[in-house]
Parts: sequence; C-alpha cells; structure tokens
Amino acid sequence: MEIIKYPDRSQWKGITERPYSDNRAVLDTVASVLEEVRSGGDAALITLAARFDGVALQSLAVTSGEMAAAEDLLAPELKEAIDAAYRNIRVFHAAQEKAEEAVETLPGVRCWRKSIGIERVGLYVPGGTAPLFSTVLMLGVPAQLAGCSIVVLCTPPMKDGSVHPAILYAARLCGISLVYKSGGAGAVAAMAYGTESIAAVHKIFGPGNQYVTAAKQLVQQSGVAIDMPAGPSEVCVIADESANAAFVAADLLSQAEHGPDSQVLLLTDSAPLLEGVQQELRRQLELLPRASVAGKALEKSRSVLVRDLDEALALANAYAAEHLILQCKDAETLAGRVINAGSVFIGPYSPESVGDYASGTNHTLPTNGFARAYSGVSLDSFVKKVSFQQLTRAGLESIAGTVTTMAEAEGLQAHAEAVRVRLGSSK
Ligand SMILES: NC(=O)C1=CN([C@@H]2O[C@H](COP(=O)(O)OP(=O)(O)OC[C@H]3O[C@@H](n4cnc5c(N)ncnc54)[C@H](O)[C@@H]3O)[C@@H](O)[C@H]2O)C=CC1
Ligand SMILES: N[C@@H](Cc1c[nH]c[nH+]1)C(=O)O
Ligand SMILES: [Zn+2]
Repeated sequence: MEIIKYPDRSQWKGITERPYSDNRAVLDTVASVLEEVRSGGDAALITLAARFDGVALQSLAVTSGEMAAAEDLLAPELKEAIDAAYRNIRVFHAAQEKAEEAVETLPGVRCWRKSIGIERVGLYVPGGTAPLFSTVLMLGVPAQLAGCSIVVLCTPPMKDGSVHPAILYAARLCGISLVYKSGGAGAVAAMAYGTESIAAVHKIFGPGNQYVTAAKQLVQQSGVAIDMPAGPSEVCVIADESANAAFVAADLLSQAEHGPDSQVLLLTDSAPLLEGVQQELRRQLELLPRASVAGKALEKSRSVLVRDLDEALALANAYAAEHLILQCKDAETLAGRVINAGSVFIGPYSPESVGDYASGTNHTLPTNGFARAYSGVSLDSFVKKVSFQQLTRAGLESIAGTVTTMAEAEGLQAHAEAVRVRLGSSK
C-alpha cells in the first residue's frame, strides 16, 4: 500500500484517481463483445461463456426444475440469513414508497406525479470471482416493490455450468423466474438488444467488474437506460487516534478482497494509527483465503496522513467513495458534512459488511467518483415519475395570460392559440 504524507492540494488528483481510470483496452474488448452478441444472439453468448467463464453450456435459461431444487441445496442457516436480509432490505426500501400529494399551483390548476414501475428491467448479478447472491436481493427487492412486470436476471455460470443455488433461492424470494447463465459484457448486451431467449429490457441494473461497467456505459447509446456505473468496489475510511486499527484494517480488507481492481483508501491524522493499520493489514491479510486478490488490490491502494479531520473530509468529498466509513471522534457531526459518497457508515460498530448484506440499505452504489452526481440503487431507480395536470376552465382562464405572453415571446404562436381556442378568444 502506498503511503502518502501530508499531501498538498496539487497531489489530490493523484490520490482521487482510480487505478483503472485508463481503461481503453477494456472498452475495445467490450465493444467487440457487444457487436458479437448483437449479431450472434444466443449462440454468441454460449461462445462467450466458453471463452471467458470456461464453461460449455447447452442452453442459457435456468429451468423451473433448477429453480425449484435450489432451496433444498442450501444449508438452513444460509436460507435463514437470506430471509432475514430480504426482510430488512424490503423494510428499508418499502419506506421509500411515498405517495405525493396533488398540488394546486393556482385555483383550478392541479398538478401531481405518479410512480409507475419500469415495465422491463434487467438485473446483473456478479459471479466471476464469487456468486454475489446478496446482489439479487439488492436489485430484486426494489424491482418487486416497484411492480416491474418483466424482470430478467443474468449471472455468469459456475464451472459446472450451473447457477449457485443461493442466487436462485434469492431470485425466487423476489419473484424472479427469468434467470440466464450469462456473464460480463455479453449479458449486458443480451439485456440491451435482446436475443432469441433473453428479452430486451428498458433499464439494466447491477454491479460488476470493469467489463460489466464499461458495457453498461456503452449500451446506453442504443437507448437502454442504466442505474449507474457500479464497480469495481471501493471504500474510504476516515480514522483518528481513537480508532481501533484492527477494525480499520478489517474494513479495508473487506473491500480489497472483492477483486484485484478494487481500491481502498485510508485517511488519518494520526501517524500511530496509520502504522497500526499497516501492521494489522499484514497480519489479517495472511489469514484470508482470498489473500492474493486482496493483496493485489492493496498494491494499488493508498494510506494518506493528513493534517486534520477537516482535510480528511475534504479529500473524502473529492474522492467521492462508493463507501465511506467514519471511525473517529464525533463521527456523527462529520457524517453531517459529507457531500459525496454512495453510502456512509458511522462509528466503530458500523462495518461496511452490514450494508453489503443485511442492514437494509442498498449495496449497488456508484464507484469511480460517480457518487458526486449519482445515488445508489433505491426504489426510485425502478420507477418513472410521470407528471399529470388537470385544469378547470377557470384555472385555464387564470393561467392563460402567463402562457400566451411567454409563447408569443418565444415566437411560438400555435402554443398561444392552443390556450385561446379553448377560451373562445382566438385571434
Ligand atoms: N459498486 C457496487 O455496487 C458493487 C460492485 N461489485 C463489484 O463487482 C465486481 C464483480 O466482479 P467479478 O467477480 O469479476 O464478476 P462479474 O460477474 O462482474 O464479471 C465476470 C465476467 O467478466 C467477464 N470477463 C472476465 N474477464 C474478461 C476478459 N478478460 N475480457 C472480457 N470479459 C471478461 C466474463 O464475461 C465474466 O463472466 C467486483 O469488482 C466487485 O467489486 C460488487 C457488488 C457491488
Ligand atoms: N461491497 C460490495 C457489495 C457486496 C456484495 N457482497 C459482498 N459485498 C459493493 O457494494 O461494492
Ligand atoms: Zn462487499
């Protein structure tokens, strides 16, 4: 891990840049995969599964038999854990369902908005390095609450050509039956353009590695919407001398183990804490089954010694982390001053892992600085808010002058006439 001491502002750009920011090779690969799927459909997806996942598939769709069998393949404690997480995520997302009141902007001029579920949505569930069945809940629960009518789920097959039973169990909980064995850019292309077996959707959701994220960004050109660029994972921890070095190191490693292109960032005003965290990282890393993945991510990560916590917060706001953990005195006050972050974890007992799985918040969050402008996935991501208005004749009379004056000033006479003709005052 690179250690940077007391950087001045001119060095901030180097700190806030992600290690994969120059991803032209990835974009080139992804562009050709998209074209392959657009022209080759299902057969191309089967070829891609062999090329990138090393799996020889006969067909892409998970059968209803495989869906039904999944539950019995899971240990009871895992099923209970998934059920508990499902409930918490549902409670948190259901609370986002707020009906908006109609507003009378003038007497007789009534305006309102209605949330309508996006009809066809595509969910991407990562599975390259690990089958992230938690992501099924993060996407499936809000899709279910929003009432999306067609929900397609794509995930890379495991080496034996199956989909992990926990993914299928979580999908069933969320009422999803259209599950396909397809990963990476190919899966994104399939959901964007459609193939013989996979329906094209209106919006694609979900996290993934650089290939998935690049594919989501590229397919937007064909008119499909996406939630946001989400992946590779990252975390920023702000810690002071009051923090427990073992907790901080554990949080950094929990994101480093996601993939070699994950990035973690420690910001501290305490040299002893920084030293303690480096020691803990070395100690804890050795104990991890995924030590080599986490080790690669750490090589591209940074620990920064700053002058004070104000500077730490300013740097964190500039970095705009997917996850921001505050392990310092007065963490709540600091949290109130956060401007850019996907999700914030306050105090020593709020590890990011709880948000990754089960506290209720969504783990599909903007990475690569996109938290400056994007929110994480929520119920809102799965609905459109359609606005409505209804005027009485008296309402139209009161607003007529405003509209006709503005329309004529813009040189749009027909707009003005559409008001006047109703009031019998056409020129
Ligand atoms: N920001 C967020 O909200 C979240 C992000 N993540 C991130 O999702 C990612 C998951 O990544 P993975 O485990 O890799 O699974 P993945 O499912 O995203 O990617 C696997 C697929 O990548 C494609 N691929 C692999 N190597 C390729 C190559 N050389 N050329 C073209 N395509 C290739 C293959 O099609 C493969 O099926 C991690 O980076 C993790 O940090 C995970 C959860 C949440
Ligand atoms: N940490 C991941 C989510 C995750 C899934 N499983 C474990 N963690 C992210 O939000 O980037
Ligand atoms: Zn995680």
